[in-house]
Amino acid sequence: MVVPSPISSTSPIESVILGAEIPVIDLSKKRSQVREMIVKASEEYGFFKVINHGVAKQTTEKMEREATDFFAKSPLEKHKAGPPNPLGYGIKNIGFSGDKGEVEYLILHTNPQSISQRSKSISKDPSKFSSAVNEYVEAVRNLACEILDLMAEGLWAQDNTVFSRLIRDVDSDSLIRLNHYPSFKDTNLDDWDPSLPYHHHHHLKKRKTRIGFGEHSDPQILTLLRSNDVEGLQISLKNGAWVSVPSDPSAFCVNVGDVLQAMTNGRFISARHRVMANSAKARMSTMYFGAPPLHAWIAPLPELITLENPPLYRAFTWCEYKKATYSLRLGDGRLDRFRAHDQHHHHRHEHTIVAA
Ligand SMILES: C=C1C[C@]23C[C@@]1(O)CC[C@H]2[C@@]12CC[C@H](O)[C@@](C)(C(=O)O1)[C@H]2[C@@H]3C(=O)O
Ligand SMILES: O=C(O)CCC(=O)C(=O)O
Ligand SMILES: [Fe+2]
Repeated sequence: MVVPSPISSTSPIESVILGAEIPVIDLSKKRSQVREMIVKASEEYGFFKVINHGVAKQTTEKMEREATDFFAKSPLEKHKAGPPNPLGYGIKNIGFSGDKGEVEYLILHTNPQSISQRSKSISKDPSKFSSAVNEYVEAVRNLACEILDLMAEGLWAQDNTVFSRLIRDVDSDSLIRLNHYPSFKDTNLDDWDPSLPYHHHHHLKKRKTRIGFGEHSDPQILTLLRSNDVEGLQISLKNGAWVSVPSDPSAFCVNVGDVLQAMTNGRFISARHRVMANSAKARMSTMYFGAPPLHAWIAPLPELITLENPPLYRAFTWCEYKKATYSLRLGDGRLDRFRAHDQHHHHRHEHTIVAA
């Protein structure tokens, strides 16, 4: 099922595609159909929206209330949960390589001990905060595993849990990220001069269109994103056009990460995306980044390797990939550094054996 996204305004960088389509997958439909749609969407976009996903509304609402309470605190209070190392509270600065965005955020590890420890500097009621996050993590992890099992089935992998077991592992390095993009009004009041005619404001507003979170792909296996009713998320298509994703608080956006692109030997694409922060209302989003344990080995699935499709990527550990990620800029294509270099040679060699 595919629905058109609404016509979007012009972004400062490139024009956003008009009436583009984003796949919406109803998880309550027949399993055989669902897995086919998921595979197709992951190959074409690396991105899709899921509805009837089974995550209780009260679980997401409880999480969002905690996030709202935290971001409403004074800067002094919030800084007690920072600086992001990379876990913790951060504002404007993203990562360690000089990237910036119109965003403040909280990054947490999904490990319950880590959440419990961190919550002391985040909330006046740490056990309430911890339990809201733990409940949310459990729900989204289950949803992510369900989607990963459907992907494995759809790819005819020998073991349907080949992806999900990485994020089910107690040592999984999965993260929760809460992002808060202040409203355009809040941060740009000074730019509005009521003595100037409307078209001037219009121009000003366009010029002031801001990047909330710059273009990038997510390094992990799979991302589940949920936001309030404020849009801003855009995804990049294979042809380079940007598509605005309409906001839908009741749905989850699913994003293929770099690790899943590597494990599927490039069949699934890790979607490039960004967030524009131009709304009159503040955007709040919650991401679950499903990641492998640090010492897990990542390599293309043998089932997806053939003579025509030799391995595109070399084997690497998540630890190694994560290190590379943090040494690079937000928008850098890090997976390129893990390409198998002897592709051509390997291919010829196999031909020789087959022919012998
Ligand atoms: C600039 C950076 C921030 C980031 C680590 C990096 O060096 C490059 C990838 C960024 C990213 C994007 C997806 C997630 O939001 C994130 C937590 C991740 O795993 O990779 C962030 C990193 C971050 O903000 O710490
Ligand atoms: O805040 C959002 O909606 C998306 C942010 C994002 O892509 C990220 O944190 O990796
Ligand atoms: Fe992202």
